[in-house]
Amino acid sequence: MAICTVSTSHSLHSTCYISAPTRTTAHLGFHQRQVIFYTGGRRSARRGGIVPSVVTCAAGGANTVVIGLAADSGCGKSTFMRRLTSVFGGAAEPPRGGNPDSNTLISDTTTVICLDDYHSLDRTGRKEKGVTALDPAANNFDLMYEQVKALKDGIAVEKPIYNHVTGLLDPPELIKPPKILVIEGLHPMFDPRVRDILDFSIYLDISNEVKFAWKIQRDMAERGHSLESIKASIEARKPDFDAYIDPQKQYADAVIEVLPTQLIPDDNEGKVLRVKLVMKEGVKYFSPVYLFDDGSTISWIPCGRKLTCSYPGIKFAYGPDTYFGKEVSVLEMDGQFDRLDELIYVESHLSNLSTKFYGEVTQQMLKHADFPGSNNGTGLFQTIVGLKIRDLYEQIVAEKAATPLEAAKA
Ligand SMILES: Nc1ncnc2c1ncn2[C@@H]1O[C@H](COP(=O)(O)OP(=O)(O)OP(=O)(O)O)[C@@H](O)[C@H]1O
Ligand SMILES: O=C(CO)[C@H](O)[C@H](O)COP(=O)(O)O
Repeated sequence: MAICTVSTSHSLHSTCYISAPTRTTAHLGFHQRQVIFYTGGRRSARRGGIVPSVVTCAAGGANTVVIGLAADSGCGKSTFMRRLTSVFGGAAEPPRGGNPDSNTLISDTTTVICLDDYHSLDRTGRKEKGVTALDPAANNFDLMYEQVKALKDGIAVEKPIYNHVTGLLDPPELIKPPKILVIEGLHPMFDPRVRDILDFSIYLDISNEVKFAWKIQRDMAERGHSLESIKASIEARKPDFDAYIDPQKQYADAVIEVLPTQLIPDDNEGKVLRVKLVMKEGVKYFSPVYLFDDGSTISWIPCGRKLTCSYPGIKFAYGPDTYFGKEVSVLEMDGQFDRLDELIYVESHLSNLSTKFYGEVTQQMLKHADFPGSNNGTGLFQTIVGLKIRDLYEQIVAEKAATPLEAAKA
């Protein structure tokens, strides 16, 4: 018989006030029960109070694999998410019939939630208190922990929504436990309680020069911001970025570092990128990718008969290193591809990719050739990390399936 515990908290929004007795219901599957409890908060209470919610929980302990993706705003999290969900197949969409400004994306296998939804202060509140969204004081980590833990344990939650259009905290949305939960945003590895329940974590480390170029391109073209206001916003966020966001990279199992190229002396255009994939050794269910020979130090210029390269060319590097005192393997690509179909040549020299067939990396990259970064190491390494996450998920599922069998044998 399943035992479900619904934790309650008394945060400002989406608070569970009362937990009612449990009851089993016929329409639920074997080993599932339904718990009726009541949520309400500042907003719903103002509108007349307590809102009943239904939470379904599954028996047998942890079901959901939880992945954390940390990065500053405008650093490619959404693009990465699109590549990741594509590896699992099916389209990722906002919850059907829900808030049109929801930040959540749901596909058959994955649910991606944006941690901006745990802002405890809305835009006006932050302005009044003089804090940025990066400041822990503007975020509700207790609720984040409770809800991510509940989802990992197979319990649905009523997650708040931060509305980026209005800058307000909207009424919550129901999130059911998926097979894979991705928590993406500013602080997935900030709170030790949340960090400890992640099955795998990734940090997108975009150097200041590149971040600036991307933000200008997007915020000027798509959001109508002026160059001055973009510069001012980056400067205003920098101290909090350095204090609260950047330090999380030491906890990541994989870091994708994006730097200016070294192939063009004193490059200031920022179009050609040097990208490093830093992969921690000894992480359960994750074995790093390598180039030619596991553990050797390699420098490789693939341009020539099999790979078309225009100026400034392409250079790969691979080798062991240390990162925040931990042993890592680092794969690096500087430059960009001229012809994406020729990527198969590079793919055939990489090992431990966790592909299901020869050429799967190239196929994924060609499928999303229009995504930003598809001609360089950002797209390549995001795709590789996506495949490694699929592999990690499959290993966890296989291990769980084998466990009762092993226990019965003993
Ligand atoms: N690999 C890349 N190469 C070039 N430009 C990129 C790359 N990734 C992202 N960008 C640029 O950065 C912008 C932001 O990307 P994206 O929306 O994926 O970031 P985000 O971290 O989800 O942003 P936010 O948190 O602000 O929603 C894109 O519009 C694009 O211009
Ligand atoms: O750093 C951010 C994460 O995306 C945003 O700036 C933060 O969520 C605040 O959002 P907005 O600018 O819409 O008020």
